Amino acid sequence: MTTPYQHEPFTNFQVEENRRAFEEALNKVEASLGQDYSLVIDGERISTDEKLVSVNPANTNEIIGTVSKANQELADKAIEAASKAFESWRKWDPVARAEILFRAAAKMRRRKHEFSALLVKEAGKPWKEADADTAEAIDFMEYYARQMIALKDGKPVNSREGEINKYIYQPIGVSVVIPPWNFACAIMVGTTVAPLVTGNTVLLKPAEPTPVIAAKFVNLMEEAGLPKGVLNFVPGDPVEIGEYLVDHPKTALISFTGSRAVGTRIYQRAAIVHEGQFHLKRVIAEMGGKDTVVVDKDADLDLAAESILTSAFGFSGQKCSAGSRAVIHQDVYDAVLEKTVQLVKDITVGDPRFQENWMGPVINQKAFDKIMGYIEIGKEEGRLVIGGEGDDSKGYFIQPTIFADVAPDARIMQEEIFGPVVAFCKAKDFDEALEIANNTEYGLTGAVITRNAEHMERAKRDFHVGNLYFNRNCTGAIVGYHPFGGFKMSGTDSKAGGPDYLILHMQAKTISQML
Ligand SMILES: NC(=O)c1ccc[n+]([C@@H]2O[C@H](COP(=O)([O-])OP(=O)(O)OC[C@H]3O[C@@H](n4cnc5c(N)ncnc54)[C@H](O)[C@@H]3O)[C@@H](O)[C@H]2O)c1
Ligand SMILES: N[C@@H](CCC=O)C(=O)O
Repeated sequence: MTTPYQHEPFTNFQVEENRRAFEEALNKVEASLGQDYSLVIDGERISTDEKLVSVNPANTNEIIGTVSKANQELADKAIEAASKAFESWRKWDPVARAEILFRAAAKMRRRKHEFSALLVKEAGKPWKEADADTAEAIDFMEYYARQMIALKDGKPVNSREGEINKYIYQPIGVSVVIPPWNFACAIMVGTTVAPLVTGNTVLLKPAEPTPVIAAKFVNLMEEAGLPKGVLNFVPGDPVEIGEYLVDHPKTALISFTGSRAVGTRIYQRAAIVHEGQFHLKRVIAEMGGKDTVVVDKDADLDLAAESILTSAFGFSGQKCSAGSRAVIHQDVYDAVLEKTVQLVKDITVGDPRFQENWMGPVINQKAFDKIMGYIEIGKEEGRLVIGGEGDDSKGYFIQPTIFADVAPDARIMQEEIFGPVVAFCKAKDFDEALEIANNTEYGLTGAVITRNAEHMERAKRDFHVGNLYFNRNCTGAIVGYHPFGGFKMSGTDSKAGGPDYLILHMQAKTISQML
């Protein structure tokens, strides 16, 4: 009997004891930086000459670790290992598979600050964001373990005189997991344990900027009792290894989370049936967002400003859920803009190693250059109200930036910037605000700040996003409470952390037996 699922509580860093414990974890992580991590194939540690070098985005002189890169020969070896392991793993009692997740969750909980401290260093996450990332990873393990237990006997169907019918779920096969770097623990863990607990075997190809946290997780799963070959760790070049794994005829399921450009490419490639392939590949693709906070004329304006700030600048806007568009009723536009600017003035930007910094760096030079490029575009398309500066001399720091009076079809209103930049746009009424909110190719998250019950109902029906929030920010979905996934070009709406997610990793089988 398991206890009911509850999400992992966040750490209150105002409590001195917690603050001290986190400092200690940071010291411990810093003392172990620079280590080398191997590939893991069929339980064997394999070191190669070519390495991914993980760098602290807040201090580019600091190497977090080096991680061996797989080549295509090793990728083949990993696929073979996963295929072989599938034959026994698929027959495991689902409860025993779930127990491995419970054990892994308990182990991660005991080392929670260590994982979060590594996220501070490797992904540039401020303390609070890092703590939430690790908590979400624990949640995924706890939640999916319970979901598997609930699904282990399938779902009821009718039987009739002389015939017993059953409807059960079975695993699919070798799964390729390709996560992003921005929820380097949570999404990497969630997308890996879902195929595992459902009886599939996995090749995990981590994102290039954050391979060390993935290596630590693979070790943890082994400690929790995962048999050899069930989870294989194959970091490498995204095109050389990523596409090779996607194309491989033995790949049965691809779970991708990342940009629209890569997701659509994978979706297309996976549709091709290769020689020796006896199945259609299943693809889960969760992609980008261009998310909007809508502010109605009768809204609580302080709440509106806080919600815009949290949505736009939490983790430097590097969330698929980031509210990079604020669409505001004309009657309250100036007031909300002014209140938001006042709040932004208090944001501290700096090395997230130090608790006082609310916003850290962006992930790497490529991201820095892309975001600064959009800031230049923004200067043409709107009025720069605050921010606009960047400094990449030591790490990749960009000031929180607001552009006002931006047209609905402007590039900074349409394209995912994935940085601390928000565009303010005026709407003449609530209908127009919703129309503007919907006018992107994405449909991931959205928030509406309003006191108007009729407008709430209208937004529920007409605001075309996978995750809709009222009177709060549009980021921060919690496993088991806010199943997460988007419409339109934001992806396949898989709803991670929700009751329908695991089924996407299995095939349903109908069994009818005559008596
Ligand atoms: N919808 C969601 O749930 C969600 C969650 C987090 C991030 N995201 C999105 O992810 C993006 C940021 O993450 P990113 O920069 O890591 O995205 P990305 O698309 O550049 O990379 C994602 C993953 O794909 C791999 N990859 C890159 N090219 C590949 C290829 N040709 N074939 C196979 N694999 C390849 C990368 O190595 C990485 O592991 C943003 O667009 C963000 O909105 C979406
Ligand atoms: N699930 C996260 C976003 C993940 C994408 O980056 C949120 O709800 O903010």
